[in-house]
Amino acid sequence: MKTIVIATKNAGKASEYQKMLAPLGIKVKTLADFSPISIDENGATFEENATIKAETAAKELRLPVMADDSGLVVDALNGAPGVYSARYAGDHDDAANNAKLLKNLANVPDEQRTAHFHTTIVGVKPDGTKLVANGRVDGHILRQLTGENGFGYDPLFYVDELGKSMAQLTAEQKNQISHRGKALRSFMKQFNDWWE
Ligand SMILES: O=c1nc[nH]c2c1ncn2[C@H]1C[C@H](O)[C@@H](COP(=O)(O)OP(=O)(O)OP(=O)(O)O)O1
Ligand SMILES: [Mg+2]
Repeated sequence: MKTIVIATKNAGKASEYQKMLAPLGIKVKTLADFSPISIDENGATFEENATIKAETAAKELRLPVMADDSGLVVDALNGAPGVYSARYAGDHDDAANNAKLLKNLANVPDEQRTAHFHTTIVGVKPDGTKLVANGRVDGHILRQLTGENGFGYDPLFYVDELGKSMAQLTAEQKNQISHRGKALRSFMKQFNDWWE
């Protein structure tokens, strides 16, 4: 069985990768399985941040590493919170982030509440060989928290194609349509060439 390291500290992301990669015979390790590494996500784009995470971890661990940088892009907010999604209202506080999003969209009418989730996955090998893949899913921002599953902004994200909030989907349903699922399927198409 292959093992791949995903340079993430986010348990929600880790669980989604584990569920999607297990059927392919790939076991997932995360940063939680190693001694702490300091990573400064100071890039201006999703790809820059994913590259920083993957390169830092690959260098430190001397292993091939994948990293995921993702976020919510809201049209009425000119793309915010975007690359700042994790620290929109505070450091990794999902409840505070969601409350700030609702407040900033309070006066925005339904038809203007369009948004998408974006994921960039970057794979980096210790020799520096890099592989990049992207995914997105389109939707609307709801007016109240809806659903119990998932993490982050999921309870406020209405998935247009399913007519449900992201947090009302099972993990399997989310992986089928999500930004992360799409990015990972695109990544896996090129995985063998990158890995070998
Ligand atoms: O499927 C998702 N469903 C809901 N919210 C999501 C999702 N995907 C990203 N998000 C939001 C919340 C997260 O806090 C931020 C990502 O920030 P991002 O830096 O990529 O991840 P993170 O800091 O939580 O973990 P890490 O950098 O260790 O991988 O965007
Ligand atoms: Mg982060």
